[in-house]
Amino acid sequence: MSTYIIETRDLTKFFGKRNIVYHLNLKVPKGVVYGFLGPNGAGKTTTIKMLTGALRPTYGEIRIFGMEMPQKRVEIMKSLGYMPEAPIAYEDMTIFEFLTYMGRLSGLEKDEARESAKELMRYVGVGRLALNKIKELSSGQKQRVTFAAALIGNPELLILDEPTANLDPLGRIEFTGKIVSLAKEGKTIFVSSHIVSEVEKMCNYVGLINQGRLIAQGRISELTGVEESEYDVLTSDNARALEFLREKPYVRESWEEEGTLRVRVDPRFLDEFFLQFPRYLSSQGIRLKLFKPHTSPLERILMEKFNVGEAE
Ligand SMILES: Nc1ncnc2c1ncn2[C@@H]1O[C@H](COP(=O)(O)OP(=O)(O)OP(=O)(O)O)[C@@H](O)[C@H]1O
Repeated sequence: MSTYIIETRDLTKFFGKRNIVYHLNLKVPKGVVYGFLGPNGAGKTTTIKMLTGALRPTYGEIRIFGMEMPQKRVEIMKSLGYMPEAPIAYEDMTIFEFLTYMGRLSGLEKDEARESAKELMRYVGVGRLALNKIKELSSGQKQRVTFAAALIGNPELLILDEPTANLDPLGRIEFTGKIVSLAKEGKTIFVSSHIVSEVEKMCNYVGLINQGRLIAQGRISELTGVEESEYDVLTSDNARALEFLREKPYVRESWEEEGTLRVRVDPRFLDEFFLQFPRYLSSQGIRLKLFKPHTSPLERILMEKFNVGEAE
């Protein structure tokens, strides 16, 4: 059980008689950005609390860096940064005091802790609020501070519970970029979310959870391997593009919807379509402005799998 950074076996949690997490077998390889994706109430936070030792499983095993959680919690936490969903408790501290204090708790010397607090405040974009009390911050600002706290000590593994929930759109884009660059440094990142587009942008691995059960898990590119057959297309001359599409026997349907062409292709002839359509456009001097599957591949998997889950 040690080829994975996080591995659980039959992880299960009951609250009273309610089964919240059921026989979860998570496998998180080193260096991936693992999106833990599921609807509200699926059991993501409960799972994360068990992974970080905040909650005891009813039964099942958890290994992080090959060590058992919660038995080896102190040792594991030295290399694990955790960003909880709930806001920070130390409401009367300033951001600077809070991050310095957290640095001290994680074993940094006083000067190191102060330096690291300053650096992290800049990194997460709250530098100018350094002397503001936590209780004076907006929920998005608090979330940035919690993210900074998770990064103290440069941990090898980050576990982030809905880290973008309170961020504005720009903050989300900025955050996604940070996750991607942290992954490039070789960190393993486990991040829960219920937003498919966000997971697609920052994760290369995914675990789908619904009603406490893991429905699918793996590298996103492998899970979504099947090619799509319905596309959104935008060109500089949609009318002529449509004329071409309507002549092709392998195009089952094509129509214009709010300025975008929708094309449904016979999946057996996708190669021809991919070859001939761009060739025709360029021969006619028509520019291709957009070409993408109509449904995002991960969304499609989610819909398929979750329907199966509900039918059981
Ligand atoms: N301490 C508790 N006692 C009883 N039930 C609980 C407790 N904590 C969570 N639950 C229930 O467990 C279920 C899963 O909750 P959890 O917070 O793990 O879901 P989640 O996937 O993180 O949802 P969200 O996306 O809304 O944060 C919910 O139905 C919730 O009501």
